[in-house]
Amino acid sequence: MSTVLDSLKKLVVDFLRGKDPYEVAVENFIKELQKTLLRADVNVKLVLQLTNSIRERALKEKPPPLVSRNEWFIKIVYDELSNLFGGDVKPQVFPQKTPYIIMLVGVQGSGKTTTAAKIAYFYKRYGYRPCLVCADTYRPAAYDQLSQLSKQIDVPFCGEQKSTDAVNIAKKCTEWCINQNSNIVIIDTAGRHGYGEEEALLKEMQEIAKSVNPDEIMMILDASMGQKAYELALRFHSATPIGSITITKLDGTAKGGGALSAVAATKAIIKFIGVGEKIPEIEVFEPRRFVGRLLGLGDISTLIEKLKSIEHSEEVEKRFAKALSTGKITLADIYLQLQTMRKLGPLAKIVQLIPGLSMMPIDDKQMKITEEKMRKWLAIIDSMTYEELRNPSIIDKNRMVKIAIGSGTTIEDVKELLKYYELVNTMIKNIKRRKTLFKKFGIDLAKISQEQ
Ligand SMILES: Nc1nc2c(ncn2[C@@H]2O[C@H](COP(=O)(O)OP(=O)(O)OP(=O)(O)O)[C@@H](O)[C@H]2O)c(=O)[nH]1
Repeated sequence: MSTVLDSLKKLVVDFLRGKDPYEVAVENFIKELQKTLLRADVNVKLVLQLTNSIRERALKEKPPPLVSRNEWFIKIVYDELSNLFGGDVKPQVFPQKTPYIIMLVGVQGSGKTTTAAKIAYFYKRYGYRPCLVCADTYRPAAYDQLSQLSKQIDVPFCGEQKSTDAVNIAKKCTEWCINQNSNIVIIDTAGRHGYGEEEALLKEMQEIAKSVNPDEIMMILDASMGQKAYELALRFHSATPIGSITITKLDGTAKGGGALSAVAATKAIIKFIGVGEKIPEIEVFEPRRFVGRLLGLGDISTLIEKLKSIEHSEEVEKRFAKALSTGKITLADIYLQLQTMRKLGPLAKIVQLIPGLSMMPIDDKQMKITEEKMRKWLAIIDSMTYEELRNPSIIDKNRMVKIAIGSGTTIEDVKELLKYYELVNTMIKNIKRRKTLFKKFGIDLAKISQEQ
C-alpha cells in the first residue's frame, strides 16, 4: 500500500509547485487521485463520492487570509481523505479500568498471534503489565509461537498444551494472569480456515466471551483482503458492541487502502494497524495522522504548520463567537489565542477573520504582544489551578507569588497578563454592546462584513 499511495506525496508536491490555472490543476489532481485510490483497491463508489466532494468544495470555498488557494485545496483533500479513512477519531487505546481483558479473534493466518505479542509490547512500553494467553487449541504450533514471543518481550504467558477446551483455558489463564498482578490480559484464540467461516468464528467468540467476560473483543483483519473486509467487519461490528479492529500487514499489500476504507465505512473502530513482521511494528490508527503521512504533509512542514494554525484559528473563532454571545472570555480562551497569535500574528488580524468582527475598531497598539511576553504568559496560565483559570478574580498577592514561582516569571508578569485579560474582556463586552445596539437598528454586522 505504501508504494501505491506514495504517489500521493508526489501529487501534492507537484500541485503546490504547479503553474496551471487553478481549475485545470484541480481536475488533473482529482484524476490522478482517483487512479491512485482505485489502484489501492478503494471502492469505486467511495472514490467517486470523495472526489465529488473535493471538487465541490475546491470550487466553492474561499481560503482564509494568509493561505493560498492551492494550499487550501490540499487542506480540503486532507479533510476528505481523512473522512474516507474514518474521520477525526482518536481511538481510546488506554483502558479506563484495570484489569482490562482483550480477546483477539480472526480468521487463520490473519496475524492474531503476532498481533497479541505486538499489543502486549505496546502496552508494556507505556508502563502497563500485560499478560498473554493462548486459547488457540486448533493449531498446535500456536502455543509455542506465543510462548516464544512472550519470552522475547518478557511478558508472562499462560496456556495448556494438552487441553482442547479453549473456553476453560481462557477462563483459567485469565484468572492466573490477574493473580500474577497483570493489568492487561490479551487472549489469542483459534482462527478458522477461510473467509466463509465467519459464523463458526463468531460462535466461538461468543462462547469464550461468555466465560471470560472481556472488556474488548478485537477482530484481526488481514489488509490483503481489500474490500472484502467490509462484510466481515460489518458482521463483527453488529455482533459485538465492544468490538475494535486491527488491520495487519498494511506494509505488504497494495490492497490496504481498500481494507482500511471498507472497514471505516462500517463505522467500526480501527484501533491499531500492523505495519511489519517485527514486534514493534504496530501503530495506533488515527485517520488524520495517517492521511497526513500519505499526503507527505510531514515533508512540507511549513504547510502543515499553516494548516495546524488554521485549525487553531477555527477554534479561536468558535470561542470568540461564544465569548461574544455571553460577553465574557476565559483565560483558557486567552491561552488558545496566544498560541494562535504566535503563528498567525496579532489579535487584530485574527479578529478580522471573524464574520461580524472585521468592522470593529481594535486598538492594534494595545493588542500587540511580543514573542517573549507570549511565552511567559503561556507559562503563567500553565501554572494556574483550575479554580484560578475559571475565576481569575480570586488571584490575590499570595496566589500571584505561587504562580510566578511555578512559571519561572515575576509577579509583575502575572499582573500584566491579568491586566491584558481585563482589557480583552472589556473589549468583548463593548463589542457585544455595540452588536446589540446595531441589531436594535436592524443592522446585521455579519452580513455587512461578508459583503465587503
Ligand atoms: N508483513 C507483515 N506480516 C505480518 C504482520 N502481522 C502478522 N504478520 C505475519 O503473518 C503471518 C501469520 O501471522 P500469525 O500471527 O501466525 O497469524 P494467526 O492469525 O495467529 O494464525 P492462526 O493462529 O493460524 O489463526 C506471520 O508470518 C506473521 O509474521 C504485519 O503487520 N506485517
